[in-house]
Amino acid sequence: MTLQRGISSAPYLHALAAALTLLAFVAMLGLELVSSRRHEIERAKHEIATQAELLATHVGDRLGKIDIVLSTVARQYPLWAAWPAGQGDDELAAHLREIPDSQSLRVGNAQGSFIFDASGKLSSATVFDRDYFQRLRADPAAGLVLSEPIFARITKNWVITLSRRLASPDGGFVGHVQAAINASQFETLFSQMLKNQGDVVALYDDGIRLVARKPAAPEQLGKKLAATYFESVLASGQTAADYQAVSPLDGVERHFALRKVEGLPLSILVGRSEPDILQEWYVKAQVYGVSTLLLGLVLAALLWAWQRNYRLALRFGDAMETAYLDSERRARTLLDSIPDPAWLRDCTGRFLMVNDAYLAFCGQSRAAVIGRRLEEVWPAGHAAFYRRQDSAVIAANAEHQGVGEQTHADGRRRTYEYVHAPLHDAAGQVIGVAGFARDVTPRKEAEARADYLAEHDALTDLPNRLLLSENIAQTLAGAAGRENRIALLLLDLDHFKHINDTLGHAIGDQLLRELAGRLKKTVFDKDLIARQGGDEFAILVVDWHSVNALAQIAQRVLDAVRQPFIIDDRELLVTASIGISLYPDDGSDIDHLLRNADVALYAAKSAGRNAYCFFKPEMNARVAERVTLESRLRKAIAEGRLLLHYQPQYELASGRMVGVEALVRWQDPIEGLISPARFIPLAEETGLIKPLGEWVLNEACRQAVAWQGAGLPPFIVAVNLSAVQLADPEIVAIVRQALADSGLPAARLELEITESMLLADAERAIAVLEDFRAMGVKLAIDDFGTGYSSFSYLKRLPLDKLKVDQSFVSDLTVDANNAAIVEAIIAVAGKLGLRVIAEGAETAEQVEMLRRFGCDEVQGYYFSRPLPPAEIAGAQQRGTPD
Ligand SMILES: Nc1nc2c(ncn2[C@@H]2O[C@H](COP(=O)(O)O[C@H]3[C@@H](O)[C@H](n4cnc5c(=O)[nH]c(N)nc54)O[C@@H]3COP(=O)(O)O)[C@@H](O)[C@H]2O)c(=O)[nH]1
Repeated sequence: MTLQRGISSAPYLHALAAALTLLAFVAMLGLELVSSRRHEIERAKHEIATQAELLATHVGDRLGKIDIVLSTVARQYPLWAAWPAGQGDDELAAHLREIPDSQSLRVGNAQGSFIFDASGKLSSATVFDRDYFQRLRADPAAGLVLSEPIFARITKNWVITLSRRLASPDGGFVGHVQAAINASQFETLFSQMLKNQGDVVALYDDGIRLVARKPAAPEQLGKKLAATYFESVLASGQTAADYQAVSPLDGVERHFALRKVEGLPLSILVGRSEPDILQEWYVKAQVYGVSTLLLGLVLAALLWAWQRNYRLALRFGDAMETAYLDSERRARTLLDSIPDPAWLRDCTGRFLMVNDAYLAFCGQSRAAVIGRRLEEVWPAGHAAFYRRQDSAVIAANAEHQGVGEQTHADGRRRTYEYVHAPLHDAAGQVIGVAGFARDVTPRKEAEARADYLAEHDALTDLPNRLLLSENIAQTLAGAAGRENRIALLLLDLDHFKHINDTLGHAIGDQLLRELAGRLKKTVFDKDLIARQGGDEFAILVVDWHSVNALAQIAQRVLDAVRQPFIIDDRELLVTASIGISLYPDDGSDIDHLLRNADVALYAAKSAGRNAYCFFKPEMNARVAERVTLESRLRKAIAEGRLLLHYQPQYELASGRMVGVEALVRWQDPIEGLISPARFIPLAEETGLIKPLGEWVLNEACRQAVAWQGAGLPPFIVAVNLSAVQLADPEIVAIVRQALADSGLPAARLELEITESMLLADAERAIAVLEDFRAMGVKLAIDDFGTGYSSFSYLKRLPLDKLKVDQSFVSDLTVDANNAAIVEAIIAVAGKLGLRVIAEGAETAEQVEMLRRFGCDEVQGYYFSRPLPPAEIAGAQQRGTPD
C-alpha cells in the first residue's frame, strides 16, 4: 500500500521524462536541421560558385580561342589587300576550322558589308546598324566586342558575335572580323550545369545584357538587366561575387555566384533558389519532422500504453493488495474468531501469524510476537519445549497431536489439546508449522465432575448409591474372615414429602444439604455416608464391636436430626427413622444388607417414627403383610368398605355429650373390622390418605347433618386431619366444599391436628389454621403433650381446644408426673382461653381427677367406645354416668 502510494507520481515523472526526451530530440534535430540547412546552403553556394568559375573558365577558353583567331585575322588583315579574291575566304575557312564553336567567320568593310566569308558565300546583309559595329568603328581600342544576342539575318538563328576592329596601318577603321556563336551552344553548355529545375545559368556581357540563359529567356536576350547587385559588382571592378537576390527576370530569390570571364566582357551568373538548394534538406526536415512526429506518437503511445499498463498494474496491484488485505483480514477474522490459540511459525521458530487468543494465552502484544522467535516470546523452558515440538513435526513432515498443561498468561493452569501440522509452500517443501491449541480445561473439569457425580450426589455432595455399593463391596471383601463387622444404617426423614409439598423443593433441598452436613459430623470419618435418593441416606459403619454402640450411633443421628433447622428464616423440626442391618448376620452381600436395612426402616416408621430398628428376620413377614395391606386398602377405598364410628365427647361440668370424634374403620370381608392404627400410617405413606381423609370429612359432615335432621341436638363432629392432608394446598377448599355439600355449619366441625404437624412448618400451619378459623371451623390440637410446643408458640395459633394425649391420662392416677403434666396443661390452656379435652379416660378415678384439675371435656372408654352412627342418639341421651 505504502509502496504504491509512494510511486503514484511516477506516471507524471515518466511523461515529463518522455516529453523532455522528445523535446531534446526535437531540439537536436532542429539544431541539426539548422546546421544542415546552413551547410546545404553553403554547399550549394560553393557548388554554384564552382560551377560559375568552371563555366567562366570554359567560356573564356572557348571564346578566347575564337578571339585568338579574330586577333590573328585582324593582325594579318593589312596583308590581305594584296591577296586575290577568294583567298581571304579560304583563309577564313582555315581559321574557322580551328574554332568549331563558331558557326561563321566573316570580314566586313568599313560600311558594314561583308567582304570575306569562310563559307565562301558573301551575304548582302550589312551590320552597319549593329551596336557592336558602331562600337568597333568608333573605338580604335575597342578590342574584342561581343554583340548582344542577335537574330542572325543570314543563318536565321540567335547568335552572339565576337568582333575585332580591322584597322589600316595608320589605325583607320577599315572593317571588322566577326565570328558568330550559336547562342544555343551556351544553353546546351549551361543545361549540363543545371541541377535543379529552378537553377539558372546565364551569361551577361559587361553591359549587363543577357547573352545566354538556361532556362531560356529569348524575350530577354540582348536586353539589359535592371539595376541589380550585379551591376554594382561590375561597377566596383570585382571579378567574383556571391550574393542572394531576387531575380528581376522571374522574381525568384536565389543564391547567385557571379564570375567574370577572364579577359572577356562577359560574366557567368549561376543562380540556385533556396527551395532547390534545400530540396534534400526539406526531405530530411520532413523525415526529421515525420520521425519526430512518429517518435512523439510512438513515445506518446508507449507512454499511454505504459501509463495504461501502469494504471492497470496499479489497479491490479490495488486489487491484489485489497484481495490480499481482504484475504488476510478474512484469515485474521477467521483466526481471531477461534476462541483458542492458533499460530503459524516458520522453520526457525519465528512467528508468522497468531490470533487474539494466542496473544491472550502468552500475554504479549501482537507487535511483540509477530516476526519474533520463540525465545523472544516465551521463557527459555517453554520456548525449548515448543521448538522441540516444531522440530519433530518438521522432521517427520507429519501432523502431531497431544495434550499438555500450560499456565495461561492470566495465571490459571489450563489443559490444552494441541495439533501441530507442517506448513508447506507451493512446491510442497515444509516452511513452518501451523499450530492450534484448544483449551479443554472446562471439558476435563466437566469430565472429572461427571466422574465425580457418577459416584456422588449433586445435591449433598455425598457419595451416591453407586459409590456406596462399591464401598460396601470393597469393605465386605476386606471384612471377610475378619472379626470386625459392618453395619448399614438406612435413614429416612419422617414426613419429608410434607415439607416438599408445603414449602417447596428449594427448602426441601436445603434441608437435605444441611442434614448431610449434620450426618457427617455425627459419625466417624471412616464411616461412609451416602445419599440413596430422595430423603433416604445410608451410613456404612465399620469396625463396630457391639450392638449397643450401633444403637448409640443411631440415637445420636436421630438426635442430630431432631435439632431445629433454620432455613430461609424458618424453623423446621423434622425427625427421622433408621433401619439397621448387620454383616454378616443380616446379609452377606450388598443387596441383602440394603433390603434388610430397608425392612428395619419400615419397622421403625411403623413403630411411630423418630426411632431406629435393628433388622429381625420376622420383619420380612410384616413387610410382606404391609404390601398386601396396601393393595387391599386401595381396593377397600374403591369398593366403599370404609365406615365411620363416632366416639362421644362429654362435658364434665354438665355431663352432656357435646361432640363426637369420627374414627374410620375398615370393614374387611375376611378380617372383619380393621383398626385405623394399622392402615392409617400405610395410607399416609402411600398417599392414600388424601382420598381416604376427604371421604371421612364428607361423610362426617353428612352424618352430622343427618343426626340433626333426625332431631338430635346440635353437637360438634371432630375429624382427624393427617399431616399429609394438612400439607395439601387444597385442604382449605376441600373443607369448605365438604361444609357446603353437607350444609353443616362450620362451627359444628372441629378439625384435630397433631402437634408435630404444626411444628414441622409453623408459618404455613398458622396460615392454614387462620383460613379454617376465618371459615368458622373449630380447631383442636390432638395428642397434646407429646410434642414440643412452647406456650409462646401456642399463643400464635388460632386454636379452640387442646386434647391431652391418652398416654398421660392412662397413668394419671398412678403416675404423679403424668398427673402434674395434665394439670399443667389444663392450667395453661385455661390461661390461653382454650378448652381442654382428655382422651383415653377409662376409669372413674381418672375422670374424677380430670374433673378436679378443671378439665372441660372427657373422651374415653369409661363413657363410650367409638360407636356406629345409629348408636350416637342413645349415647347422647344417656350423657355421663354421673
Ligand atoms: N387421620 C385419621 N386418623 C384416624 C382416623 N380414624 C382414626 N384415626 C387414628 O387412628 C388411630 C387409632 O384410632 P382408633 O383405633 O380409632 O383409636 C381411637 C380410639 O378408639 C382410642 N380410644 C379412645 N378412648 C380410649 C380409651 O379409653 N382407651 C384406649 N385404649 N383407647 C381409646 O383412641 C383413638 C383416638 O385417638 P385420637 O385420634 O388421638 O383421638 C388414632 O390415632 C386415630 O387418631 C381418621 O379418620 N383419620
